[in-house]
Amino acid sequence: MAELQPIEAALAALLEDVAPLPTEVVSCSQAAGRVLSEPVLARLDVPPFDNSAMDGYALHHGDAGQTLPITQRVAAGSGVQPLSPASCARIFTGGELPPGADCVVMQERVEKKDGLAVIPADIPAGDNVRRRGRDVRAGAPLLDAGIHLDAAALGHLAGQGITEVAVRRRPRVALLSTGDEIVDPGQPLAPGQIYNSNRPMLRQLLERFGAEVVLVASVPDDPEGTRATLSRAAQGADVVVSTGGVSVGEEDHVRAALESIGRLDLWRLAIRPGKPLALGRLPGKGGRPVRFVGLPGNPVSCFVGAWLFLRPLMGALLGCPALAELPTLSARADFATSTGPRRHYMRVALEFSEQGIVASAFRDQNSGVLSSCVGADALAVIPEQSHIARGDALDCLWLRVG
Ligand SMILES: Nc1nc2c(c(=O)[nH]1)N[C@H]1C(S)=C(S)[C@@H](COP(=O)(O)OP(=O)(O)OC[C@H]3O[C@@H](n4cnc5c(N)ncnc54)[C@H](O)[C@@H]3O)O[C@H]1N2
Ligand code: MOO
Repeated sequence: MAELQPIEAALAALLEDVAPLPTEVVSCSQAAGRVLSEPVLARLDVPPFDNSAMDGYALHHGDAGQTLPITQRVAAGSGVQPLSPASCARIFTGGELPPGADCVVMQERVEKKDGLAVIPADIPAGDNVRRRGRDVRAGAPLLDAGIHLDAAALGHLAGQGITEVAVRRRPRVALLSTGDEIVDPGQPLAPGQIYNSNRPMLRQLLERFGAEVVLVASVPDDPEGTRATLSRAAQGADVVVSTGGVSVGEEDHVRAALESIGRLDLWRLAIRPGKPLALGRLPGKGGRPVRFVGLPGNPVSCFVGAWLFLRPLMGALLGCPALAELPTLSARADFATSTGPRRHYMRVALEFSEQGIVASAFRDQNSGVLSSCVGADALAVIPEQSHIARGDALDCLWLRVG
């Protein structure tokens, strides 16, 4: 029986020689959640002209403290004239500053008298003015390659009038379920059967990690059927993920199939849950090696395995460092626990309080108990051969994307 491998060795084996996928150009309206493959430079200054940050009056700061005629009205989007000397302009938020004006007084501070504006004294130059190029300078870097196009990034692109961007092609994933006892929701359950929890859970996680699930299939519990399904799945995919069938039982055919048609890189990890996880490669189209991740069947092992392995793999394929690394934070345990030779990834809820962050463990941490993942905020990492007392500091892998 193979020795239990450390997770670091497994990640190194999984990510060895993984290169980012090719680029494709997509419309910005379709680019949400995609990963930028090339840096974007700013085309325009933002804002493109000096403008008012307030509804009020624009003037030259040297005229502050005087009562001034109002010689023009500037709404956002309207044209401007040079400001007549010793006068002010009625101006609204976003309105272009007239040449000759260098500050804006908000209207609450201005009294109107006989159609003139009584301006308070000591208004510094630049007050309430949003300078041209304050946010972005034309030609400067706007967005770096490898970032996730989130809401703010999409807004930033639109602010430049940009309509298309170069992004990484989504990793194509084939998602296989093993187990003759596994039935899709919507079908009746025969005795001994259970519904397929792993498929929708992994599909959603993979999509959150930026992948496109191009095939879902069930693998028959026999050696020939397993080899045929794995082979077929590798043809149209960058990654094949399977669930179940990687342990030592007589019905566990995945590892043997992998060894016969592809290559087993590593099997059995010193982690809990997820011990029988298998990593390897399958021959894809034209013999191209396709990564294979064989997750154990227990739903919690799949959930944890997806965060620990599928997320970094998608991050590497997408050239996205923020996805490749799970954000870590430190929290105080509100429980006690001990580990043996396997590092334990406990599902915890986090409470952010004035005293710091507190991690509460879900009551039943068995790898078949999926309710321990519902609403989990983080995986608390309990090192192998350790004892954790209530109040000890824990490293927690935060289950959030972006
Ligand atoms: N003699 C040993 N038995 C087991 C060992 C061991 O070291 N020696 N390891 C145990 C551990 S730890 C795990 S984890 C499981 C994983 O085994 P498999 O990957 O072969 O998974 P299966 O046996 O196919 O399934 C395990 C469990 O999960 C249920 N399952 C499978 N697929 C789904 C699905 N899509 N949705 C919901 N539930 C699913 C399946 O019915 C089983 O109950 O092996 C232990 N055994
Ligand atoms: O390694 Mo298994 O995933 O604990 O049940």
